[in-house]
Amino acid sequence: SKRWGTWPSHWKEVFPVANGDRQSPIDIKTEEAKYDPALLPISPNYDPTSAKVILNNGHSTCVEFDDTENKSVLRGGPLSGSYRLRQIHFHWGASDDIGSEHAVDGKKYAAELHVVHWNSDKYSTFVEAARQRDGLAVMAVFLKIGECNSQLKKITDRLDAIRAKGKQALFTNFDPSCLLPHSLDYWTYLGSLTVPPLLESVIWIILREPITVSSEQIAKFRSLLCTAEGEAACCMLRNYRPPQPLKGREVRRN
Ligand SMILES: CN[C@H]1CN(c2cccc(OC)c2)S(=O)(=O)c2sc(S(N)(=O)=O)cc21
Ligand SMILES: [Zn+2]
Repeated sequence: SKRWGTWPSHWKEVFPVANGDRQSPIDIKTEEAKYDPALLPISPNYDPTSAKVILNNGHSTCVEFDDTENKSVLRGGPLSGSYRLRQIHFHWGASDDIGSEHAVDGKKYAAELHVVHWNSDKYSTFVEAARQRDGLAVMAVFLKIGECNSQLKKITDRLDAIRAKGKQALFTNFDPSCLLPHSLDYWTYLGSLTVPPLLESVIWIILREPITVSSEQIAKFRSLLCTAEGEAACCMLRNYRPPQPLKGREVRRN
């Protein structure tokens, strides 16, 4: 919808980095992904009391975590050191056949979960880390349509309380590991934020196994508004950026 800030195609005018050499998302060509025996298993360790609020920021629904200390961190995988959990959010489309940001051999999933972390070993704040080439680590999980997901229900059941842009509600005692698939096998590549300011500071860790959610649960995301209370209501029908040029980057897999 027009209200999602500006259209992705116009971002190049405002954010020149949108034309950069390590933009995200990408279409993952599975045959070209290179197996790397040096890649460790990823090791998420989240404390459920880190969860603080669930909010509608006008272009997605986010759960924000207390990142003032190393209570919830991601280690291993392609990462050196520990990356502190900052927030999770989702991307979806106007129908179930599209919605994910990354694609796999041209296939798009109905939605995509992003678990955002920052390198608290090397940098003292999130904003400083977000400007560094190894500052952020985002773990992506694909959502495919099937049975209702009882864990995702903890989030979709709260969306009525945050329908309008700017609304937030208390949301604690939540460990985002409950939204991860059985297998933590992954692809990894160097990329960027997929929303403005599109900073090229993200080590992407894309889980190869999707989780299953129901069509009704994704429909609840679409009923969120990208407008504030009192403004003409506009539904948040889609919020995914299309795949960007790989520009010679390598995608590795464990
Ligand atoms: C959910 N909207 C974003 C919120 N954040 C944000 C917003 C503005 C500036 C900024 O950097 C200084 C960070 S964020 O870093 O938590 C991320 S990461 C991310 S994605 N899709 O690339 O994984 C989207 C967002
Ligand atoms: Zn995202």
